[in-house]
Amino acid sequence: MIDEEPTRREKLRALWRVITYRPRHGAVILLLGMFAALFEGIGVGFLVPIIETAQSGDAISEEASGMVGYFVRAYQLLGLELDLAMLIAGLAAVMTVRYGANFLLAWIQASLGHQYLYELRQQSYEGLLAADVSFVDEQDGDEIMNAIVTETQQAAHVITLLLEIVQKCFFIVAYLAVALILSPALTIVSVVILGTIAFLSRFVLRSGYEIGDRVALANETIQSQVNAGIRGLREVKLFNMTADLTSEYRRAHEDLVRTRVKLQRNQAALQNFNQLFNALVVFALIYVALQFLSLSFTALGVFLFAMFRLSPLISGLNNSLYTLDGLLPHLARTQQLIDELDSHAEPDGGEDAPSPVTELTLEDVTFHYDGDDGVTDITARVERGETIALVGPSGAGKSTIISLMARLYDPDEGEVRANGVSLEEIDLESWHDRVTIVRQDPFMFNDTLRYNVTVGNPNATRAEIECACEVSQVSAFVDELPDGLDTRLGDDGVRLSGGQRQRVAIARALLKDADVLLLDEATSELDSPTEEAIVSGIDAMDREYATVVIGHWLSTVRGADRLYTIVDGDLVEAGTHRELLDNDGHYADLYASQVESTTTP
Ligand SMILES: Nc1ncnc2c1ncn2[C@@H]1O[C@H](COP(=O)(O)OP(=O)(O)OP(=O)(O)O)[C@@H](O)[C@H]1O
Repeated sequence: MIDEEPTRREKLRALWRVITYRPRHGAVILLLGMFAALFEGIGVGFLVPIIETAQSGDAISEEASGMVGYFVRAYQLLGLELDLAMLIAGLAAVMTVRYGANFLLAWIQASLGHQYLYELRQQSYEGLLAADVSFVDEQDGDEIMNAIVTETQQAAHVITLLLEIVQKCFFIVAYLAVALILSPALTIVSVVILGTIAFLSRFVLRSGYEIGDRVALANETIQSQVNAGIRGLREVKLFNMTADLTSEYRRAHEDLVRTRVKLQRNQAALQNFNQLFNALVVFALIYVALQFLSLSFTALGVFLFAMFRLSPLISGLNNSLYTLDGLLPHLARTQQLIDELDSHAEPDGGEDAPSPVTELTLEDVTFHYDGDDGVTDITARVERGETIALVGPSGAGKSTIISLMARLYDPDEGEVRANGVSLEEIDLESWHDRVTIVRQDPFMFNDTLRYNVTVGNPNATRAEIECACEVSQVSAFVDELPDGLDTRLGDDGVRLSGGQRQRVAIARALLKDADVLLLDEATSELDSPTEEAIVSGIDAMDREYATVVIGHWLSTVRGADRLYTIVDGDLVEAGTHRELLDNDGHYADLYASQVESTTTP
């Protein structure tokens, strides 16, 4: 999804979005930056009348011209005496304003940078949760995780860096203005030489963008290896994958280290060699000024001071531009991710779901995943109080049908209807309130058992929780847990067995106030007595569900009101257990093979 290298246009668009983020804050920062630079320039300019007054011991003539002339006129305008004490007081006042502005600037800048990071993370995370499931399924999870957690952090640096660049430009202008007033000819010569050095040095180094891109990819690999280490720890150990994973992890890290060092080495080279060349240029300028120009020592001293301050600013600007280049892939990737997720947002709005749902139908429904797998032309129905079962070989499309009923996907053709209303006309959240699902491998949140059971109904009463735990047979093991319902289950319920996780998922589903109960191999890891206890517990509840069951073992679904046999995405037969056996088709074959396998010693 976010593999392709962003085009120049995308990069510029990404930058534009940063520039237009909180324009009012941006404007305040720019104004403060200009203010700080202006006062810095005035502060440096102050050195000229101060040194001259200190040297001569006399008051400055009112006829003075050039830099000193500006101060004479400014002091006259303010009605102030132009002596050494007042000049130093003036310098102190200017510096107070300059550093005060700088402090405010740093404060607002930090807050803007952090808010931008928060906003990027929020947008991408909300986009992920709002995106349609089929789109997210097709993506690389590690890539999404890396984009949200790591890439956003790098991307958010762009905003602070841009502000730094603008401020550096203001300061460069301020110093150049001082230098220009002191000696226009020397300034032009220095700008041409310093600018050329800065420009040329950019070409000597490998593109910061390219390096930044490699950092992003290395980060992604590291995240993916860590994820495999945590989530797949058992497989990693049992399949002796430790060495492979470690070496892949090491390789990605080495790449990261190498690339980061290269990036910082290039930055340091830019900074230091620029400064060295700039210093050499300034020495040459001293020679030229002394030999060929009639500059006073004071003017020359202040000019050189301005040049020495200017030089690190130019190399810093160069460095910042190089770093910006390296951060652009992160920004562009993050914005691509946000856009992609936004463009695949689930539909919003629609009418409220009927309540209660008395009938759910699939009418000639066809749905295909990105490849060609899926289901074709399925027509089925389930009414309130009924149980239907979907049977068929592995990979036939049974779970896909359940996902279509839950509206995790929308059909490519045909309709899924609740009480005759197409699900596409119903508000999605409102539909999800009416449906409850237990999947074969349910996800457990890294929280307490109570949290996991009540996620669909956080306000459930104690009696309701106890009832759901009783029916789902959670109560059979809850007392063995160290803190009962308040035991933390660990990452993805690592403290529970497969069967216990399924029971928690059933309790969670039953606690929700829903009308349609979808059980996708919900009891596949339970022993028969536990499974039977759960089924009869659900039957005895005073809630009437329209129930859809997928059961691997046909013995668990033979009592259903209707069975639908799915083969290769097609509905091949429908009827009761008896009718399908009499039909002597796929179901009869499946049933016969299972009976045989359980009776063969
Ligand atoms: N998210 C997905 N993206 C792409 N293809 C998928 C996805 N989910 C399932 N498929 C494919 O669609 C087909 C139907 O899968 P489905 O899970 O619906 O079958 P099933 O009958 O429930 O199988 P099982 O009994 O093994 O759970 C399979 O070929 C599967 O590989």
